[in-house]
Amino acid sequence: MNEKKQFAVFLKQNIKDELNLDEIEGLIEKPKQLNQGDLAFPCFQLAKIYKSSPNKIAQTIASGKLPVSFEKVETVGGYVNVFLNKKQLVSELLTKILEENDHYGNHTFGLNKTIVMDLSSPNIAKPFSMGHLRSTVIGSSIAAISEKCGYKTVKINYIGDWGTQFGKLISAYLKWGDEEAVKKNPIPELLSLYVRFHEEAEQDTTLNDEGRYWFKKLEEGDEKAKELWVWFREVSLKAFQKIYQLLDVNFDSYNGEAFFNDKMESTVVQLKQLGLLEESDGAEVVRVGDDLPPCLIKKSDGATLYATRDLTAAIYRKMVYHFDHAFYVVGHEQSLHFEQVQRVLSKMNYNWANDMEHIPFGLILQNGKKMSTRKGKTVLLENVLLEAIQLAEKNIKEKNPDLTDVEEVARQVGVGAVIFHDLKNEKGNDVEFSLDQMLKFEGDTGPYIQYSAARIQTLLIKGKFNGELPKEVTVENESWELVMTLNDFPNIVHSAFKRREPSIISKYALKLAHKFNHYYGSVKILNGNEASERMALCACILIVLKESLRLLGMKTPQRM
Ligand SMILES: NC(=[NH2+])NCCC[C@H](N)C(=O)O
Repeated sequence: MNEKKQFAVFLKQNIKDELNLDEIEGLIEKPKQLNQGDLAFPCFQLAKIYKSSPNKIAQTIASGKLPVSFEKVETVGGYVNVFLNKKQLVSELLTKILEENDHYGNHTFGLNKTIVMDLSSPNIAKPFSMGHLRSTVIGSSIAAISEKCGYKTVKINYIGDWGTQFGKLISAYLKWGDEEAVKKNPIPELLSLYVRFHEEAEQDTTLNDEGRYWFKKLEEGDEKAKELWVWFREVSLKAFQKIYQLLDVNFDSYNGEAFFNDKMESTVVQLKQLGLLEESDGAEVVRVGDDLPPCLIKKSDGATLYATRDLTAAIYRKMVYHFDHAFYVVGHEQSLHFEQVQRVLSKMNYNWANDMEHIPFGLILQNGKKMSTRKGKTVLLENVLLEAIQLAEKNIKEKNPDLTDVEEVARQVGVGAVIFHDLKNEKGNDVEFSLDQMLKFEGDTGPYIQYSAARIQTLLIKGKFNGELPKEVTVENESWELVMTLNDFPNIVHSAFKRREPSIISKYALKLAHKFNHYYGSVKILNGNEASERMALCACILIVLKESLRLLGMKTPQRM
């Protein structure tokens, strides 16, 4: 339903070349008063052109053939006013939503196109940070939104499992490590080894040489180094898996940095052949323009770098998945890195480098400062999630003591609170970490939306809703606004995709939930002749709320 366009087409019948359709649409207004109709067109501009009175012109224009979505047209004070055929519009939209169900709001413009998403990507032997949580939930949501627009997505968890830090970790483990302790409590134990290495290296600089020595061994495929690395990787992935299970996210591939070890040489050779590699202080670099520092490809000791792996990974992904877009959901502190990588690929004549897109997001701050793992003081994400679930369980037991599947509902609500707390903000903003804010269940929160949806489900059961809209609808004033909001949903999905912005969905879901609760408070839904029409409206609201939550990576409990 796009009444504004239809109105413009109607007006155009009697406006020849003076204004085009877009110009007409741009002039259409929404009257403030109900008795002036739903849309209005001012004729003052045309009056000047035609040298006639605005009212006469309005009358001429209004004599065109009225489309069925309007029930009447009037001219007043130089305006053409039209009244929507609300009954028809409401019946059409609600029937459509009930029929399409979770397909409502789908688009087709992405069909037969593939988006490769680089998301989550935590570093092994380190805690899963709040930054990686952001990448995981923002990335999963953008993937779901893209799929709703027709795209096929390939979600890649580009695990940080390679780099000089593993030389340091191996050497720290060989000096001070304890197998049992690592087995029992892998990530905190490995982290403390890493932190100790950095502390002691400040006094004893030979330690850094030792770290480099072990990384070199690792790159050369030394048995002992490799065995330890494999073990660190395994225990880390197992720990991350617990978090992914709680969040209920999954990936199509876990090919991380190490996967590209044996593929980087070919990238380096290509760069050499193209004459792009230059020496700089013993290192090899590619210059990418005067406005950016050169991109480091190889260190003076021959070790490869983060950029070397990302270049190789991009080439590999294009070859394997033939992507139309490659999204990198990574914090904005890596913008320079992605700009460099993209420019190097362009210089290699890969014109698909233009299809790569860094989707940056803001930092998680603690007391206004960036959270750091170096100092060893981070909040463990798994604990945050578990705490959220516990709190949700407590809340639910108080409010609804006879609920049977409390544990599952508590998981959905607790995790939903944490996810929504992140996705309700525009992704570019920095977020202050606050457990209290994350665990809030009232106000503009995820649980508030889940609760509104559960309320509708209870209502529909109580009213024995039969799944259908009555043939004749009356369209009460209170419901019209809700219908208009439901009508927005496809546009909301489209703009969330275009702007790669899940918060467009979360803000919309909050608005819809607020409007529903207001409606619930002001209309006795199940009383009187309009009950089944109102229930159909509520069922449509439920469909759209549920689908919005799904796009954010959240569940909709039946009851809570
Ligand atoms: N293709 C990429 N570079 N993806 C992002 C990787 C993020 C990296 N592991 C980090 O934690 O900083």
